[in-house]
Amino acid sequence: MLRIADFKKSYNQHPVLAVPSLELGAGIHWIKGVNGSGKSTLLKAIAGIIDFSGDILLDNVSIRQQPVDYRKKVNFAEAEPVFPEFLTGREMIRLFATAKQAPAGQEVPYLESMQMQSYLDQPLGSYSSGMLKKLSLVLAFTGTPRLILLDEPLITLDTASLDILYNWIRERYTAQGTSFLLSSHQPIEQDALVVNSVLLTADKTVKQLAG
Ligand SMILES: Nc1ncnc2c1ncn2[C@@H]1O[C@H](COP(=O)(O)OP(=O)(O)OP(=O)(O)O)[C@@H](O)[C@H]1O
Repeated sequence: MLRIADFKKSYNQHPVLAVPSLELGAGIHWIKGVNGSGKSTLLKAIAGIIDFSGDILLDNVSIRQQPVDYRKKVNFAEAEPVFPEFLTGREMIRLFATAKQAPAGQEVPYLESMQMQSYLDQPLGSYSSGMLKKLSLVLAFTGTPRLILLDEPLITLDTASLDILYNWIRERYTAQGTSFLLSSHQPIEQDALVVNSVLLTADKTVKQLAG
């Protein structure tokens, strides 16, 4: 599903991450690593929103050779999402649904399960961090991506919302075969999600772990 080759990323000539080779099959994958180990950097590179050297392929589509086709296959939710404050949640969802050519009404079950309807028409500047996080997750599930990247999906979510998110992930993977790459400091419930793990180590390289 995902193949990374000769990946290197530096900020201001300072190397922060190197991934000589990594292959992940279809599934739910969890990136582990301490603060600063490069989790967000790796996810942003896979999302196609930061530059890097090397190549990343999704279902054999290369971000270098076919950048538009590649980006259609991947959705990304940032760790701490920032949206235009003057738009409402509903407008933001409409924007994403159009851009991602989402099936009509796709967002409804997501909004209902997280009980978001009551504030959907309020401007995003009035949202709490948890409300913004839920919106960013709904947006990440919009359309029909092959891979959904969720950077720190657990932060700012309450326990009930966390269980709902686990259900979304499980259902999407089972029903549509959508793969997931999640990053977290907290252990993800092994019972709730069958996950494979990738560890970003202190020497700025990666190791694949079982379970
Ligand atoms: N825009 C940037 N400019 C310069 N350095 C950066 C930038 N973004 C990240 N870094 C550096 O790259 C390294 C990896 O950061 P990254 O945010 O990817 O780690 P992380 O594992 O996601 O961390 P955290 O768990 O704290 O979110 C860190 O040393 C960080 O200081």
